[in-house]
Amino acid sequence: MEIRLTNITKSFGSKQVIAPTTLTVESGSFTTLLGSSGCGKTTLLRMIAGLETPDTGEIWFDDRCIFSKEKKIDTPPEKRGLGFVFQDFALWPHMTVFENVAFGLRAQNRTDGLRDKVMEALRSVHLEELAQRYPHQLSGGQQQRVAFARAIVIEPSCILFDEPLSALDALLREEMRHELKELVSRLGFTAVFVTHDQTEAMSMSDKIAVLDGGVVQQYDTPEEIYHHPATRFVAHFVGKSNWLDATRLFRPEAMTVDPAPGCTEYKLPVQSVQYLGDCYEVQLTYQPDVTWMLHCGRKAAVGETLSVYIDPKQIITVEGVNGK
Ligand SMILES: Nc1ncnc2c1ncn2[C@@H]1O[C@H](COP(=O)(O)OP(=O)(O)OP(=O)(O)O)[C@@H](O)[C@H]1O
Repeated sequence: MEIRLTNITKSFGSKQVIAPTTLTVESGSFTTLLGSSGCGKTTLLRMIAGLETPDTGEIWFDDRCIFSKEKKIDTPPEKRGLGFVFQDFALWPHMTVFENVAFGLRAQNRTDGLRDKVMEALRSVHLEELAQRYPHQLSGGQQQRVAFARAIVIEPSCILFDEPLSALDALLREEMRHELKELVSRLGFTAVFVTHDQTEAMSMSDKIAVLDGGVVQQYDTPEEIYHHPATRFVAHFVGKSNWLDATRLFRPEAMTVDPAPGCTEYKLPVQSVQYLGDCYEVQLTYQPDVTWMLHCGRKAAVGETLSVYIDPKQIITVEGVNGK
């Protein structure tokens, strides 16, 4: 299902938290709203869900208008046909896995074939064996899968995820990233995913909307956002950026310690070194208040001067006016 927002705005009191926003989430795509805390991503998601009312604009699901201030249309959340997965999973502690998943169907009085539907949803997340357990008897990853099964059992046309992985530890989080993405694409859902984690956004999404201060700074594929950031904010927020001046930057992989023909050489002192396992992350002092990040195969010493080379083809110029 395609989701179209046109000129959506939202204020709380005198504070505008969503500036006029127009955005299309393509049918079957995995779209992420990415930004730091307070940038408005949850508010945007809640407006799609019908849990928050926009001040202006329209929301369309395919050719169905589900919200329009002007036309006085405001479809209630339960009639929007969406699945929701929250950060804290929001499972009922006193209900078994089976009953947690069945809850949405019972709430909608859809009890025909309920057992089969619930077991099918549990099967798709590989939890059919644990149907009679209670949430506290499950690991974090398993609870996350129950939350996902509960969202898909009602056969939604889209699933909304609000930071669904942030309660998990780092290893499990990475594992679940792959699993969720695989499940969503295998089952063919349109997904809107909220996160403040750029790695999560980059690795899972077909498209990312980068938000800052309620403004969508860029809406594009992860590759475009990384290689062609539209504003200084996007360049800062996504990936590591080494700044040459106010508008030009390059990513760490554009810089090497080996001379390469045609590359510009800089001799810079090493400020700090961190071991990452597959390489050393070296911070070089470019200017008194500007450092560059280099990924280097050998361990450099703090204070040592390194000759580094920048591939001019990999220098990015940002033109955006909404930068910081
Ligand atoms: N019901 C509300 N009443 C007043 N202000 C609100 C309300 N909901 C959100 N806000 C404010 O709106 C702004 C955006 O909040 P929102 O939750 O959308 O941000 P976010 O990007 O999802 O942040 P986080 O990652 O911390 O959840 C914040 O300044 C927040 O304090």
